[in-house]
Amino acid sequence: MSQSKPETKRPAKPASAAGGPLHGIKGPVVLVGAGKMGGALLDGWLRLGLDARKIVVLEPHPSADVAAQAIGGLRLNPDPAGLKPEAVVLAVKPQTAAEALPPLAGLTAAGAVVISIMAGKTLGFLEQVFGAGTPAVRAMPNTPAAIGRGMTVAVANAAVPEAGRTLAQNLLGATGKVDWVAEEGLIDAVTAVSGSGPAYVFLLAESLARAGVAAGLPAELAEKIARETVAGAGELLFRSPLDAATLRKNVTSPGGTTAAALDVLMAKDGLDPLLEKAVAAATRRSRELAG
Ligand SMILES: NC(=O)C1=CN([C@@H]2O[C@H](COP(=O)(O)OP(=O)(O)OC[C@H]3O[C@@H](n4cnc5c(N)ncnc54)[C@H](O)[C@@H]3O)[C@@H](O)[C@H]2O)C=CC1
Ligand SMILES: O=C(O)[C@@H]1CCC=N1
Repeated sequence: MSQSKPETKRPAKPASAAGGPLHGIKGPVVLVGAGKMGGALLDGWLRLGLDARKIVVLEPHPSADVAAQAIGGLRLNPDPAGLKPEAVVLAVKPQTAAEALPPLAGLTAAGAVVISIMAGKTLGFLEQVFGAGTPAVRAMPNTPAAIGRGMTVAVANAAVPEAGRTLAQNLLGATGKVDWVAEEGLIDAVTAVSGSGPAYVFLLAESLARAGVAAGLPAELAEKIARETVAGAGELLFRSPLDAATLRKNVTSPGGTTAAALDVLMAKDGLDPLLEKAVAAATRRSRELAG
C-alpha cells in the first residue's frame, strides 16, 4: 500500500459554509481510504463547506492533514458498527478491496449510496460486497481533483434513486467536472483516457525536457521551459473557446519549425498510434482489475 500522502494545506475554515451543493447533506459521509484521491475528495468537501462533523474517515495511515481535521469534528477511525451513513465513498486501492471492504458491508444497511472510485472494480463487485440491490455508483476521477480541476465520469446501478445520484454528483463534483454514462463498459476506456491521462501529460513534460537536453539545453532550463510550456498550453486549452486542433494550428506557421516537428509527431508511426496502444493497454488493465 502506498504511504504517500497529499501535503496540501486545508483552509482553517470552509470557504462557503452555507448554501453550497453540499449544504443538504445530513451525513455521515464515510470515506474509506484517505490517500491521494480520497484526500483530494475530502479537501473538496471541506472547501465547499461540508461540516467536518458530518464526515467519517476510515484510514489506517492518516496524513497529518487528515488527522488535524479531527479537531474540527471529523471522526477518524471510529468503530464502523452503529454508523448510519448517507454515503460511503471507497478510495482504497483495487488490490486492497477484497480484504478491506467486506468488514464494512454493514455500513449500507440503512440505505447508504456506495460511491467507488476504484479502478476496475465493477458495480457487480460492489453489490457482491455490500449486497444485491445496494445503490452503487462507480466513478473514475483524476489527480487534478487535488486543485479542484478534476474530471470524473460516473455510472450508477439501477438501485440508485434520483436523490442518490444528486448526492454522488455533488460529492464527486467537489473536485471538478462530472459526466455520467449509462453503460458501465465505457468506464474502462474512461480510466485509460482521463483517469490515467494526467500521467501521460506529465510524461510529455519529462520527455520534452529530455529532448531539450538532447538538443543542447542545460537540464535546468530544459525542465523549466518544458514544464511551463505544458502548464501554459493546458491553461490556454482550459480558458480558450477554441478546440485543441485550432490551438495547435495557431502555433504552426507554414514551412516553419512547428510544422517540421509535427511532421514527425503526426506521421503514421507518430503520436496517434502510440497513444492508441497506450490507451488500449490501460483499458485492458482496467478490465483485468475487475478480477
Ligand atoms: N491516483 C490516481 O490517479 C487515481 C486513483 N484512482 C483510484 O483511487 C483509489 C485510491 O488511489 P490513490 O489515492 O492513488 O491511492 P493511495 O495509496 O494514495 O490511497 C489509498 C489509501 O487507502 C488506505 N487504506 C489501505 N487499506 C485500507 C483499509 N483497510 N481501510 C481504509 N483505508 C485503507 C491507504 O492507507 C491509503 O491512504 C484507487 O482505487 C485508484 O484506482 C482513481 C482515479 C485516479
Ligand atoms: O493507475 C491506476 O490504476 C489509477 C487509476 C487511474 C489512475 N490511477
